[in-house]
Parts: sequence; C-alpha cells; structure tokens
Amino acid sequence: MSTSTPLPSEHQATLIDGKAFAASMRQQIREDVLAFHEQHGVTPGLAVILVGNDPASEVYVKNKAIQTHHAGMRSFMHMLPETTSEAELLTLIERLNKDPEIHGILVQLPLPKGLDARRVTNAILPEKDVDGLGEVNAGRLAVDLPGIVPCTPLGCLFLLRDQLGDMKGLHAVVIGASNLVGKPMALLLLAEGCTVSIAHIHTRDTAALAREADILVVATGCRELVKGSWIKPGATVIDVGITRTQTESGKSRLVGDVAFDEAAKVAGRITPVPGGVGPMTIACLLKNTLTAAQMQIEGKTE
Ligand SMILES: NC(=O)C1=CN([C@@H]2O[C@H](COP(=O)(O)OP(=O)(O)OC[C@H]3O[C@@H](n4cnc5c(N)ncnc54)[C@H](OP(=O)(O)O)[C@@H]3O)[C@@H](O)[C@H]2O)C=CC1
Ligand SMILES: Nc1nc(=O)c2c([nH]1)NC[C@@H]1CN(c3ccc(C(=O)N[C@@H](CCC(=O)O)C(=O)O)cc3)C=[N+]21
Ligand SMILES: [Mg+2]
Repeated sequence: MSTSTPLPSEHQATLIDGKAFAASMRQQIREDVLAFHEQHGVTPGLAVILVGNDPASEVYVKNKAIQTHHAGMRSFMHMLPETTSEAELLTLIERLNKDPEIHGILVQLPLPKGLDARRVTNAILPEKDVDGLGEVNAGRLAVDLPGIVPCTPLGCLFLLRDQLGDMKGLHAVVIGASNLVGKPMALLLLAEGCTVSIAHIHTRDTAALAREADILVVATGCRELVKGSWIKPGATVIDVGITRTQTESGKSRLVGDVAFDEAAKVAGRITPVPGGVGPMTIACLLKNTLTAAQMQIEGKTE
C-alpha cells in the first residue's frame, strides 16, 4: 500500500471515480426502493428545507430533488425566505415530523444569521434525521450504536472500503473537525480500526502530520491547502473541499482542498473535484432516506 520509497517522476495516482461509484449506488437504491414499495405500498419521501437564496445552495438542492425522483422516491422542497424566523422554521419541522409521507428531513446548512443550527437540527425526529447531525445520531455514532451516519463521511468511507478493503492499523489523518464532516469522518475511521489523527486550525504542523498519513481526508474549505509535499508517497487522498471560483474567461469552476495536479504525482489514489466525494454525498442521502423509511415502516433496528 503506502511506501516511503520515492516514486518515479512519471507517477500518476489512480483516480477514485466517485461519480461512477455513486451512479451504481443510486441504481441499487432505485431497485431497493421499488422492492420496498412492492412490499409495503409506501414511497420513501425526503423533505429538503432551504432558508434564504444562496445561488450555490439552490443548484445543489435542486440536484438533490432530481436525483431523489430518479431513485423512485418523493421529494418535497421547502424554499423559505431569508427573513424566516426560528419559530416559523421549527413549526415547519414539527409538521414534517408528524407527516407520514415524509421519512427524511434535511435542513441545508449554513443557515442565515439569527437561526440556531443546533436547535433547528435537533428539532428533527432522530428517525427522520437523514443528515445524521442531531444529537441522538451524532451521539450514537460516538458510542458505536447503530444510527443514521452523516452523508459526506459515509460516502468517503464507502470509497475507502472499495479502494483499500481492510483498513486496520492504517494511519488516517483527517484535516478539518466540523460536526458535518471532519468529526464523524474520524469516528468512522476509528471504527474501521485505523489509528486516527485530527488536524484543525490550531494544529502546529499540519503538513508534517499529513505526511504520516496512509489515508488523508481533507475537509477545510481552504482551496488547495494540501500540497504535493504534504503527501506520503502512495497514500490514499480524499478531497472533500469544494470552492467555487471563476476562470479567466468568467466560467465557474470547482476547486478542492488539495492541489490536485501536484498531489496526483505523489498519492497512490486520489479523488477529483468535481466527480469525487460530492456525488457520493447525494447517493448516501438517498440511501439514508430509504433506510429511514425502512426503519419507520418495518420498525427494525433500535
Ligand atoms: N463534497 C461534499 O459533499 C461536501 C463538501 N463540503 C466542503 O468541505 C469543506 C469543509 O466543509 P465543513 O466541514 O462544513 O467546513 P467548516 O468550515 O464547518 O469546517 C472546516 C474545518 O476545517 C478547519 N480548518 C480550516 N482551515 C484550516 C487549516 N488551514 N488547517 C487546518 N484546519 C483548518 C476548521 O477549523 P476551525 O473550526 O478551528 O476553524 C474546521 O474544523 C468546504 O469546502 C465545504 O464546501 C462540505 C460538505 C459536503
Ligand atoms: N445539512 C447539510 N447537509 C449537507 O450534506 C450539506 C449541507 N447541509 N450544506 C452544504 C454541503 C455541501 N454539500 C455538497 C453535496 C454534494 C455536492 C456535489 O454534488 N458536488 C458535485 C458537483 C456539483 C456542482 O457541479 O456544483 C461534485 O463534487 O462532483 C457538493 C456539495 C452538502 N452539504
Ligand atoms: Mg452530509
């Protein structure tokens, strides 16, 4: 797997094709949704709430709706104005919690100023919390109980299992410690048997720590933070970061948290941006929605 011998200058890392992996996941989910419908007469339903009109979020939320339909599920979009009060948002969540046609609820983050993301996320019933961000699901992950796992780290885990199989004893370094990505990612890798380090804004020498990683997951939102020189030869690199930038010709382009071209000369395997983790996040959201519906209808797992 990872070696410390220098690589030949023409070395090029294997591309981890998240887009293709996600497409095959969605196909399987579609089949499972149809089987579930046949058995119970129920179509899984996902409610997505977007507060305010951030154009990037709007595109992303619409993408989710389209893919939800393709997977044979129902999607309910709630686009609320920037001026929505916390009380109004909580009232909507209460209504969706009680609605038997809704099996999953997601509130797009970040929320506009004045809305407390923690209070809002916790208002979602744990069995409908398909983002896995509420205290019940987050706590379950921390103590190794079954629950709903956040979509992005779950997607990264599926890619890593597919690429590496058994990860026991590998050193995994996660850069970024958010509740959405970094922290749950570190817990999942720990559960796989990795030795896990977490770097964040106060870490003294993140580059030196990264160079020790057999598995490097980067989720900071700092574009091209990780240089080729930060990567151990042969390591597996998962780039979660997404920054939207303009090219000189004025076109919009996505850039990751890893300087891709130089990293690909050193890493053994690497995810691209776009086409890596992003599509996996949506596929895992669909998977979590189906699982939530199965748990609510079949009453299994607890
Ligand atoms: N592909 C996908 O599906 C998804 C992509 N994303 C993307 O991933 C990135 C991270 O998202 P998210 O976790 O929500 O972001 P947050 O801003 O919530 O968290 C970023 C984390 O990285 C840390 N950090 C920031 N800069 C540095 C640095 N220079 N060195 C080390 N650590 C640093 C922060 O530390 P501190 O808090 O101490 O400042 C924090 O722990 C973003 O680009 C986002 O767009 C997010 C979700 C899904
Ligand atoms: N409650 C909540 N849950 C989230 O999971 C959540 C969130 N809020 N807020 C924002 C971040 C970001 N995020 C992305 C998911 C998919 C792509 C995605 O599909 N990316 C494609 C490209 C998309 C494009 O071209 O714009 C790719 O990387 O190939 C991107 C970003 C989920 N997030
Ligand atoms: Mg998520």
